[in-house]
Amino acid sequence: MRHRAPHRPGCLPDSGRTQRPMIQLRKVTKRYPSGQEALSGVSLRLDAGAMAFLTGHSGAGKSTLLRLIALLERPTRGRLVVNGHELETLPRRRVPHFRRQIGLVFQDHHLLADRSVFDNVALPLAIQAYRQPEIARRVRAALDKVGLLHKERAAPDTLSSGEQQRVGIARAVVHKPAILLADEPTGNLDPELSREIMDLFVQFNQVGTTVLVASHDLDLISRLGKPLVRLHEGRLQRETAGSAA
Ligand SMILES: Nc1ncnc2c1ncn2[C@@H]1O[C@H](COP(=O)(O)OP(=O)(O)OP(=O)(O)O)[C@@H](O)[C@H]1O
Repeated sequence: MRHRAPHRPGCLPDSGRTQRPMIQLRKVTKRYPSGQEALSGVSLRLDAGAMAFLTGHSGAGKSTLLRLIALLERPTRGRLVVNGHELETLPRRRVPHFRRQIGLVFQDHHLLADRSVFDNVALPLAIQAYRQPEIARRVRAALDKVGLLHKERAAPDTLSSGEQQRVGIARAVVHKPAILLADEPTGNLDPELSREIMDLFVQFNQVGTTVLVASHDLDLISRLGKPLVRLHEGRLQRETAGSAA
């Protein structure tokens, strides 16, 4: 029988693979220049190899929390440690290197309309000056994982919304990030496509990626049996360990 670590407040149950924290927030507060306090004293830990959903009403602070983890925003107060990096003291020159550990998926996939599917997925690698054969190998591997290898030459606007979201996911994982963050990735999709997209996140988690997905869709995420992090008006409400899927 496997012994679980005690479930400490603000600490999500680990996946059983490792106890190394991948994402840690300690009493994090984010107040925007407008005066809006989007997060208030949020403490949270997600272990390496774990997967959780972030849920809560519109305006609860889900996107803000993801943006802080990706260092797209800075906290007003509190401490964030992501994959061993203390974000407060991370030098500006180290930020691009830090961001390579993270894959980001949005509701709106922001694909470049004048580039092929292949080129869209290749973009993060081209920016990092990968060599062409390595780019081709990785892009095809990522497209294969999302079931779109046969569409590599297509223009994004010839694809369905579900396919476009898959291209967005392939682009987010092409550099093999340790952490995958997704902000309402199924917001525009019908229930069946939404299930397929969530299953993809589960598959990336199964091969070791730490995954945190913000979603309103409780019906969809409760079926997956992963822990839920609930935000209410910027405060962590409670975490629920999901039942086994
Ligand atoms: N750049 C910003 N400047 C000022 N206020 C902001 C900014 N971004 C978010 N907010 C405010 O912070 C609060 C939390 O917003 P956030 O986008 O994090 O919530 P959310 O849970 O992701 O909402 P939704 O589900 O609607 O996307 C909201 O009141 C929002 O209006």
